[in-house]
Amino acid sequence: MAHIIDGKAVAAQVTEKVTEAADALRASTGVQPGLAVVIVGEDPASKVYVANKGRTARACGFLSVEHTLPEDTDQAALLGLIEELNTDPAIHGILVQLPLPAQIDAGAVIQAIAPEKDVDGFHFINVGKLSTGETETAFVPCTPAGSMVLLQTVMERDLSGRNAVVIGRSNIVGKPMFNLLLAANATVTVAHSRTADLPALCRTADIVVAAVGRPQMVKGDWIRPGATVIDVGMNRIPAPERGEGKTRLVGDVDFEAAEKVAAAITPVPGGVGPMTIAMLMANACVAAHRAAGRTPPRF
Ligand SMILES: Nc1nc(=O)c2c([nH]1)NC[C@@H]1CN(c3ccc(C(=O)N[C@@H](CCC(=O)O)C(=O)O)cc3)C=[N+]21
Ligand SMILES: [Mg+2]
Repeated sequence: MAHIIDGKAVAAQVTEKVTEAADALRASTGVQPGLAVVIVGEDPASKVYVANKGRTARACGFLSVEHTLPEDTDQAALLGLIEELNTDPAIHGILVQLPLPAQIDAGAVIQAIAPEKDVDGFHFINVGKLSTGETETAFVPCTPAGSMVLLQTVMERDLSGRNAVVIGRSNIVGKPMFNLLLAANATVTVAHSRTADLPALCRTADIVVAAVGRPQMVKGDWIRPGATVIDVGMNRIPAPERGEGKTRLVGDVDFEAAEKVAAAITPVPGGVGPMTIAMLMANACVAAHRAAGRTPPRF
């Protein structure tokens, strides 16, 4: 039976450090970290995440500002709001909740965010810094950053020379995860929908990171005995056993089968999800330190 990595507990440790750092920054400089979250439309899942982020930001002692814009908001209006937030000295971090409605060019919106306030790490400047090894000044996307922290709780500095397979090549998870694992001296393969014999490839992995968005796709017999499994998936599936019309959250990994084989595995919920929010707080706290001319702590 695998060790189950407690993402909630690790996230609480991170937000506690962030809270202390935010207090100290405020005491020494008067600067209170400020995080703005922008949401367009009324997608219920998005609203839950955004509420979660606001609650955590306030618990860390941040100023937390939420902007909810109507579903039919146009590009110019959204860019106008971003420009306001870019120049607002009380705001150090800006997150525009994805996905955005079809009439909006999400890429253009992301590039309009000032790189020094881009706490999602999606701006070209931050992507380029991560991929060229400028990790001191890059903002690293929150889900991959949190996944690395969880990996390090079980593997410490031991990623060097390990085989890692990242399933999924998104800009948000797969590609930054590749860069972080590579920077930690792992040998990294990025698999995707066209990969030949994914089960066999996975069996070569000491570390599997599943980020495809397909419920329970990664089977137990894909996992090499003793491997570490990071499940980034977050899929809602019907759960008739819980009652008519009920759903439950599952990852991209068949958890029950994989945990019998793996050495360590993250659960869903309670794994990567809480870490994503914790790393967002860490990034916003770093942004506030830089704005105040202080060296940011490491989280
Ligand atoms: N610009 C942008 N940045 C994001 O970081 C971003 C985004 N857009 N759009 C949506 C996704 C999704 N996301 C989650 C964060 C935390 C949980 C989380 O806390 N999950 C809990 C459970 C939540 C539940 O029960 O529904 C857990 O896994 O334990 C989930 C999902 C951030 N995202
Ligand atoms: Mg989770």
